[in-house]
Amino acid sequence: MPSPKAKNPGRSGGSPVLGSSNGRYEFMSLTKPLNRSSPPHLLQRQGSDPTTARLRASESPTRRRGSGSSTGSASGQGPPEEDGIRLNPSLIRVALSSLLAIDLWLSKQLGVCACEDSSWGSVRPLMKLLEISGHGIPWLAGTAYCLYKSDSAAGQEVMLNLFMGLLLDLILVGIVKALVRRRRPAHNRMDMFATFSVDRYSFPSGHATRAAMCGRFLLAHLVLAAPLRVLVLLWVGLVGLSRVMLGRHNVTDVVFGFWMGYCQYNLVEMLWLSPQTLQGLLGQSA
Ligand SMILES: CC(C)=CCC/C(C)=C/COP(=O)(O)O
Repeated sequence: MPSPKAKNPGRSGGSPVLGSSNGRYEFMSLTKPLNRSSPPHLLQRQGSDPTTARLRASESPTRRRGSGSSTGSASGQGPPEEDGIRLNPSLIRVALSSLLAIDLWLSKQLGVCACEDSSWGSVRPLMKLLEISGHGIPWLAGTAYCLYKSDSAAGQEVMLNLFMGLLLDLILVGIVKALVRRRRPAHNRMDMFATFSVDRYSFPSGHATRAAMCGRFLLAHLVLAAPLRVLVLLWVGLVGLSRVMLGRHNVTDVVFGFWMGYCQYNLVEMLWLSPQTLQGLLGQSA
């Protein structure tokens, strides 16, 4: 018995769909056009299939007119290609809007410290403490202080690179926030201290990017005992969770923020300023 592939030579790729004609099943591609050598019964099936018919009905009149005939595939401009192009983006759109709906619903459920009279309002001060612990100002000020106080070249090098990483984080998060412009959740009370104008937007969470980047930085460059390493990881996670519990962010803002911060650390490593690089830079400017 011939294999289903052998029935329709010259085509590959795309998702296989079983089509039946005279009780026999064939493989058809949803994404590739049928070529001229397609068996006539397959071409006929495109017109009779209810899904295809529905999709074709939603075609714009211009495109319908442009195809020249109702069985456009016969002229080489087959609907299967159009269907493939139309179907996939709409599937992606449906998937994205479902994800967005779940995100909004989950974020609202988790925003239990959004104000004092929320269900977990009594935990709000603790969440705000976590917010301060991940804010840019204490991190920049603390790093600058350690850089100033450090009397070893190695310590200065590490602190200088952490400082550069923090600045890079502020710039990159600012750029993404300005491009995406996603509003903060409606239940958020905008009572954060020391913010930039882009901080009225929520995607991504600047606290999450900073926590992820600094967490990786501390684990890689400070010799820490195991319990302290666990504490660093716990702090990163709690900073992220507190953003959603305070109602500052949606879950996806924090998840993306963690990923972005993780990648930013790789960038810091790539752009690492060694004493030699610094000397070179200072020598050039002098
Ligand atoms: C003023 C400085 C130096 C930093 C601003 C830090 C800040 C308030 C970021 C916003 O974080 P979220 O996006 O997580 O709300």
